[in-house]
Amino acid sequence: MSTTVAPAPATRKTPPLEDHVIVIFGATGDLAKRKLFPGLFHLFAAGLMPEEFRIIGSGRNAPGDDDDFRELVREALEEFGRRDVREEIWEPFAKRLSFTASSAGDGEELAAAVRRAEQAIGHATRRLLYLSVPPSAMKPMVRMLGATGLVAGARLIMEKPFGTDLASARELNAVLREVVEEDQIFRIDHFLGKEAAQNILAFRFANGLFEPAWNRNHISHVQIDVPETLTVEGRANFYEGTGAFRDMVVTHLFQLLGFVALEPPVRLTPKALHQEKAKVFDAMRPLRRDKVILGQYEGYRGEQGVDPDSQVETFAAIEVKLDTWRWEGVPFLLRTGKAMAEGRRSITIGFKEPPLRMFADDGDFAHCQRPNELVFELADTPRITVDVRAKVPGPALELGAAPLTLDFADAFKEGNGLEAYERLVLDVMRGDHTLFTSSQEIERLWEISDPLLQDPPAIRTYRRGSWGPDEAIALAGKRGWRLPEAEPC
Ligand SMILES: NC(=O)C1=CN([C@@H]2O[C@H](COP(=O)(O)OP(=O)(O)OC[C@H]3O[C@@H](n4cnc5c(N)ncnc54)[C@H](OP(=O)(O)O)[C@@H]3O)[C@@H](O)[C@H]2O)C=CC1
Ligand SMILES: O=C1O[C@H](COP(=O)(O)O)[C@@H](O)[C@H](O)[C@H]1O
Repeated sequence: MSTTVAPAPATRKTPPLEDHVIVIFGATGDLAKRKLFPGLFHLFAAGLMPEEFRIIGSGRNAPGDDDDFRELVREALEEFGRRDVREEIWEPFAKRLSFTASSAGDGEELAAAVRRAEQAIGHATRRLLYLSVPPSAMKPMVRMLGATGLVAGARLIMEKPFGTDLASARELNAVLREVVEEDQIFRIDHFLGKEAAQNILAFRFANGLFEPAWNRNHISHVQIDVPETLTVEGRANFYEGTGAFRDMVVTHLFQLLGFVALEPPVRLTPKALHQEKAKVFDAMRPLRRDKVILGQYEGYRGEQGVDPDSQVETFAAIEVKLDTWRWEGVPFLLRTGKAMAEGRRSITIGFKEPPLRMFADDGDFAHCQRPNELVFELADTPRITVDVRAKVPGPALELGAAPLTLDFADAFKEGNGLEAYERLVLDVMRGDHTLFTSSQEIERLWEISDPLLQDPPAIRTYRRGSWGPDEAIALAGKRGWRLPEAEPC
């Protein structure tokens, strides 16, 4: 039994954007290739870029001349993009692309290239500077942007993780304050740009149905689960300095937890949302070492660029508790890891059983006793499922599992629906901070994480292609993790 309903594509038009000169630092890196250039290309093809724009790639090492860089971008679009690279779209996009090398110690040539691009457009333009570089490079790069004047009137996107602990996050915030105003800074966490993440807010606050039940009286647990089949292939340099907890937990998983747990904001403005999210993080109890399982997949130490004695975790599962009236006693279970059995990103809201089990003796139903669950799938084509129990048609009063599914796949056909980076880069061009994170939130999350990171539990080995260490499976208790999915009844 299931029902699928696809909401109609959005038709609302947005106001025209200012013309832009965009600089991508880390333009030869993994993120730029996988997401940023394909995202910018999609925005262009969908008519969502400004009338006039230039994109300047930058990094310490040039891939060659501008044509070599364009070739690199084109290959990235062909490998990772979600639309065909048709000549009539590629040609005008490519002519707006160039590369100028820069480093923390030398940004003069880049500053000159930006000024030339602005002059070529010929009238007032907005600068967008995207720091897609490792955390260790952020502080010196920000200083360079200040020293060269590149930050003047610019909007600055800071990739995650923002620092690697509380002290470094505070230092980075302090350096930023020396060179830019707060409203110029966009601390990105791309999970908040995913359609399904925003749908948590829509579900909760645009319906009368869910919010009354959104509390400890009705919800028994929440799971935020992001297993990945990817290994750290090609990213060992970055990953050895971060690990799963800094890469995913302190960033994406905690931010999603913030959306699930926050109190209704007075309105949907950046300030109100950030305030409510910050209150959730304030209410987080210190993490218990016995409720944190860290793992490393077999063979990680043999990956190119990985220390043969590496103690870096590629897996983390933790239980978080919140000291609030709404959530007292409700465990939030978070899990993520590389080289796991499946690649999924899901948030499961597990509801309590009805007080009276009238149907409890139904033998056929006994193997699928999972209570109601509301599941947000944060896939590229998002899906929301409400698992209910219903009567199976027939002469007897037999129960079966009935998933009610909202499938957004159609909205993601060319032109409709934006992937996270597309949406967030567009928001930056509009100057909208709603889906970005604040310095207060980030510092608090490091404050919660620091004791654990300074004295982590032992790392357990897990098999590639598995669901992580056994201890992590046990962490979810008798109800278990929703993934791998229970057999339908
Ligand atoms: N890859 C992904 O899936 C995601 C990545 N991110 C974030 O994006 C950022 C970049 O990640 P990713 O692209 O994977 O990393 P990569 O290691 O693939 O690329 C990093 C880029 O930054 C440049 N770089 C490296 N070190 C320095 C330095 N010291 N100073 C200046 N530039 C430097 C490199 O170019 P050069 O050496 O020429 O300077 C390279 O182009 C990270 O903060 C990461 O957390 C966020 C979400 C997803
Ligand atoms: O930030 C990161 O996210 C990706 C996962 O993002 P997704 O949108 O593909 O789900 C993760 O693979 C990477 O390690 C991390 O840096």
